[in-house]
Amino acid sequence: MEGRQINSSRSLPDAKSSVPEDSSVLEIWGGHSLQGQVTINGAKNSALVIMAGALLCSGDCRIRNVPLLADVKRMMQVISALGVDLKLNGNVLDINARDFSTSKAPYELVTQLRASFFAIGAILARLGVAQMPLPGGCAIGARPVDLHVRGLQAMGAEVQIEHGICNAHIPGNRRRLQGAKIYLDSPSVGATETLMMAATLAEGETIIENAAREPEVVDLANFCNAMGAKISGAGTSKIVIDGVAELHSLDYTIIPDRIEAGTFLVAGAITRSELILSPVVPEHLIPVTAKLQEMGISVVEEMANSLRILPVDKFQATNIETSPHPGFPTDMQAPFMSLLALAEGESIIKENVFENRLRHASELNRLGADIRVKGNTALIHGVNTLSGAPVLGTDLRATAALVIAALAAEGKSTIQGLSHLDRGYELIDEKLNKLGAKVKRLNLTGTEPEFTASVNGNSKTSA
Ligand SMILES: CC(=O)N[C@H]1[C@@H](OP(=O)(O)OP(=O)(O)OC[C@H]2O[C@@H](n3ccc(=O)[nH]c3=O)[C@H](O)[C@@H]2O)O[C@H](CO)[C@@H](O)[C@@H]1O
Ligand SMILES: C=C(OP(=O)(O)O)C(=O)O
Repeated sequence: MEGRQINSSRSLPDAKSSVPEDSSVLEIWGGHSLQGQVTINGAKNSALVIMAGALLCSGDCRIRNVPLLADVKRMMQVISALGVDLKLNGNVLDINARDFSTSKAPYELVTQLRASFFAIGAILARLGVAQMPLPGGCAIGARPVDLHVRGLQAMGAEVQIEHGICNAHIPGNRRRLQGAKIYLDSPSVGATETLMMAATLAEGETIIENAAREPEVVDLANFCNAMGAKISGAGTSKIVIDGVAELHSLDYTIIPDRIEAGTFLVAGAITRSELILSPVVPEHLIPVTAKLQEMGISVVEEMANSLRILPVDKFQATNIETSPHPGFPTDMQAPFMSLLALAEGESIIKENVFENRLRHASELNRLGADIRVKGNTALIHGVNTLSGAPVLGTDLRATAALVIAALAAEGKSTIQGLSHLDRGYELIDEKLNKLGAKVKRLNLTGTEPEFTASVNGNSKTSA
């Protein structure tokens, strides 16, 4: 592998963190139905944590199907700042952490995304010491890291949070963390992943009870096992990890992004369109496809790895409660709110995972929706039409929800908050245009970019 470098044949989006800094907006002319095939990228939440997992290995890690996202770029910068070699070529990322020796992650980068913090488990396991600033990510609640900290302490680490930095080290002469029995108060995805990574190189057996069961947790476990780790039970609420002394090189392909796929299913449903999505793992999408079926929207399995959504004129209201996997995913809550805004009847959404994840409701109301929010509950009175307006996305999925609503709204909408959107969707505007949507990305600071689509080698220019 070559020296430390970050390069790619396709460029990664800019890693901007806050709305006022956004220099671009999306203009969307709604009311066009979509048609065609959508290619689903690798899962953001797998890619980010698997990149952290590569720090556990002293050999070459080749990671395939890496989505080209702002968060991936930031995570690469975090890993590079730790003194680790990495090279991106298309969607293939090579990481070699053989000579990795820096335990301090940079504040400016870690504070821009959530998953960077999860690397604390891998850094501590490899180096015996880690200094990790508290993370950023979507502003959807307080998002503490107490479960991560308590789990690492149970494994023998001394951990203190001071001045916004989480300092952890293995005390005394010991070089490895110790296996432990850990019960998570709630099945946190990130805490499960942090502790699973830490435990792969610990001495003895670690048991994580009430573990998260998300597909991305299973993907990380499969990745670690492919490097020689001994993890069993991932995907259930009890994960058992037999620590090993060292891990070896591997070549691994990330699972498709179920949230990107779900977002395109909702975009298809709201525009009464027929779309084929691939590659997907249909089983990962059951909570989403079951809700669509309940609303009267058919989604059929084409082949083992693709789904077809069929157009319907009308769809019915329904109720949604978010919960950890295999419940309805919180990351799909905002996109579904857009769909329910146009459903027949009254719907209720209850957000149970994050305490402040309904901020998109007021922006959807600007587009003509009729949504009232009380605490963590949104009451949605379905309306017949939405109408285009300027709106502001406040987090990743909230911005995706506004894009979806704008696709169905009459007239033009202008969407701000693209720094959020670009954290989680590779080329979303180009993908939508290829399906027949009218989406234009405007650079507010300079000239307007060409209205082009260049997904899967196709390229077109339209007005
Ligand atoms: C990068 C990544 O993978 N992000 C995903 C991950 O976030 P993340 O891993 O941050 O989400 P968690 O599952 O940890 O959070 C779930 C709940 O647990 C709470 N909590 C979490 C950790 C902790 O130490 N203490 C604590 O109280 C959180 O505040 C939240 O209310 O899972 C979320 C839930 O599916 C998804 O929305 C995010 O897209
Ligand atoms: C909440 C999300 O991401 P993060 O945890 O990275 O903020 C998300 O992907 O919807």
